[in-house]
Amino acid sequence: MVKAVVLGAAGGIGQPLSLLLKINPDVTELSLYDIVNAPGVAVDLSHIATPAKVEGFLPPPKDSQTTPNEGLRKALAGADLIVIPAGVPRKPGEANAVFTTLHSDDLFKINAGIVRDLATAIATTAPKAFVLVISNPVNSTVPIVAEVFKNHNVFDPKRLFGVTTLDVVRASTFVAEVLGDRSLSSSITVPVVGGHSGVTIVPLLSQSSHRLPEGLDTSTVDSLVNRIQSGGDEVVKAKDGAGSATLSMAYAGAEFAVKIIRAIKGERGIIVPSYVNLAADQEGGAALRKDLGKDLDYFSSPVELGPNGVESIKGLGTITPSERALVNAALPDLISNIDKGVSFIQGPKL
Ligand SMILES: NC(=O)c1ccc[n+]([C@@H]2O[C@H](COP(=O)([O-])OP(=O)(O)OC[C@H]3O[C@@H](n4cnc5c(N)ncnc54)[C@H](O)[C@@H]3O)[C@@H](O)[C@H]2O)c1
Ligand SMILES: O=C(O)C[C@H](O)C(=O)O
Repeated sequence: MVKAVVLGAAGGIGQPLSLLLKINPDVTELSLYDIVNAPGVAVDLSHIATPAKVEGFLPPPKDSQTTPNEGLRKALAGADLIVIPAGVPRKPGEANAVFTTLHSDDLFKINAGIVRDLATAIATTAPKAFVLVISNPVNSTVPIVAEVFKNHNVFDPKRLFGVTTLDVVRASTFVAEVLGDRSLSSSITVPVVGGHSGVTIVPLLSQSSHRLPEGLDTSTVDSLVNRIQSGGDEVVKAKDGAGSATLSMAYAGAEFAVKIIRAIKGERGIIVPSYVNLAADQEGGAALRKDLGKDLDYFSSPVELGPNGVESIKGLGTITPSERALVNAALPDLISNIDKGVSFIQGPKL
């Protein structure tokens, strides 16, 4: 019995992600919440002949006197797994770094506010659920959720995940293209570490399950790294004003959610990159901090999942000097993104 909840379920990611969760036989209940259209999406999905009971919820009408958000509370009640793709996507012309240093503060504040409010409702209604954050900027929205949970004394770092799976999926696809064999793409695994925007995305190509050809020239490797780091830009440009990645993100979000569901159901040995709070595994987190030479609280690295969430943080393993340079280049942005998320809730550091 698994109850999954999608917050932002009527959106570009939310709808196909909800579809993929609906067709997962392990999901027995699927609750969809959005500020628009969620009941319609739910009725549509409910006709699919799979076990999950689907319901859709809205907030109370704006002019209503009901202050508590009953729709959100009902959606969240009894949740095992909550996926959050609620928020505004970026537009062309806003560089990939929009979600980092150059990001228009307005867009940051909108998404940060949405995520803060949803996290507050989760803290009071479903504090034990696994929370998977898709809303950008992930490097900051995950710390925002954590700080809200800390304020409510319900923070369990083992249960909070920033979804960086799209970077991992892109790495598999693009490596298969370089290898000239697309049929390999679903079996190729490449750990992608750091964070989820621009230079904070660090693919560890030396640890790819399928080795790149010996002697591949540096410029091909550099372009591959660059393409993985700017995969989001490629989609935003191609969509030309109609938003950012939705279908590939729904695929990636469902892939990650399914791994969490398998772990909840007791499967062992699932290792997957995710952006987590390093307190999720004191020992692994301390070792990773030491390796990074920085005292940061969040980093995406392969983590082993278990029924209680993060079982262990695996760290970077052996990496090449050029990968070390990429990791080092990621750290300043990552640290400032984390600070930005924390300060959004706790106020600026004195
Ligand atoms: N982590 C990743 O790899 C990744 C990949 C792609 C997109 N994203 C991010 O995901 C987010 C959503 O992207 P999208 O393309 O689906 O956008 P979208 O605009 O198509 O959908 C967002 C949905 O969120 C809903 N929403 C807004 N405020 C809400 C609230 N307070 N409560 C519930 N729902 C609310 C909207 O009504 C809309 O249906 C963006 O922040 C985008 O940058 C992340
Ligand atoms: O890049 C974006 O704005 C969306 C998303 O984070 C992506 O990686 O496609």
